[in-house]
Amino acid sequence: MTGVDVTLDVMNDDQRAALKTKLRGGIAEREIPFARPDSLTRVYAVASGKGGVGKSSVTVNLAAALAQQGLKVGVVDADIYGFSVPRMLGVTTPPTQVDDMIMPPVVSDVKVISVGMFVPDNQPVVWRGPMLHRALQQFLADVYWGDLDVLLLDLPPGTGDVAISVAQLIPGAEILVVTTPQQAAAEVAERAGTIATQTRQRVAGVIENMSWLEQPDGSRLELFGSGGGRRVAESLSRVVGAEVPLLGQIPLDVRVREAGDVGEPVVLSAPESPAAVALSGIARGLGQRARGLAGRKLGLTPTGR
Ligand SMILES: Nc1ncnc2c1ncn2[C@@H]1O[C@H](COP(=O)(O)OP(=O)(O)OP(=O)(O)O)[C@@H](O)[C@H]1O
Repeated sequence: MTGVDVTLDVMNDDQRAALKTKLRGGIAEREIPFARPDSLTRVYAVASGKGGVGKSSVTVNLAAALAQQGLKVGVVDADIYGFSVPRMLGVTTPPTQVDDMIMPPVVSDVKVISVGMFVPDNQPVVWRGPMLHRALQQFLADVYWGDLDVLLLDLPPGTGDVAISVAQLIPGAEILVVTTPQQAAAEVAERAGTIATQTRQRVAGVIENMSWLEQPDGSRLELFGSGGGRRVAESLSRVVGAEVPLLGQIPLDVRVREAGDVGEPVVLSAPESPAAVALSGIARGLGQRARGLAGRKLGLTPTGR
């Protein structure tokens, strides 16, 4: 032999899938149903810049309100380090295993899965990127979700590994950005939303939380300033080149916190409270878009004549 020609090329999707199946001992990887081009489930990844702005509270209340409107709803608590969704929704039963599928607990007609259900006694989760990705993949592929109208993902605050994993696993997931009215929070929220330009995801809108505290005389005390939500919506509209609406403003209300602590979302425990009314209004807007084909990629390829 006098020479060898080696041609290096990039594997295509089929070749990559075949290699993965081979490495997994002939067992094909389970598909994420929400990533299929014909999936009608609307997936919203709820993101925030700073922690503590109420992202999880917004997620569970939107989920409960959407379910109350008759939609089939699931929640993935992807806030791996700061999981709080099970407590806020009042989940008391663990997931059950049926063969190799995980059946999620259902509360207030919402199917829920969280890393908090798999770690004993409030242990901290010390995982790095690849493990987070794998956990998220299992939550999406191995959990039996059934036919959902809406899936909400509660992301960790910031622009970390999980947000990138969501974009890779469900490219069609849309981003909902939660911020407070405060300038500093809004600037960080903008960064969290801007990730959409890199991941080519759609930003469905901005939700301003903790907008004001209603005083006994009916006046509004703007504890965290004002205008953050609008500012984030305007600047994201510029950055992504499409209109990003401010979907709603949720006032501060002690009942939101109390409801979260006892595990019954405020939209169910005090539906007439101004915060619950605002949250239900946002959910109605999102619910109306569920299952619509507007703005969706249909997986159609135009053919030449
Ligand atoms: N509109 C509101 N009125 C009163 N309290 C609120 C409101 N929104 C959220 N809270 C309270 O603020 C705290 C932080 O909220 P939450 O845990 O939802 O924030 P988060 O952004 O998900 O936090 P993290 O980033 O740490 O996950 C909680 O105690 C919650 O009950």
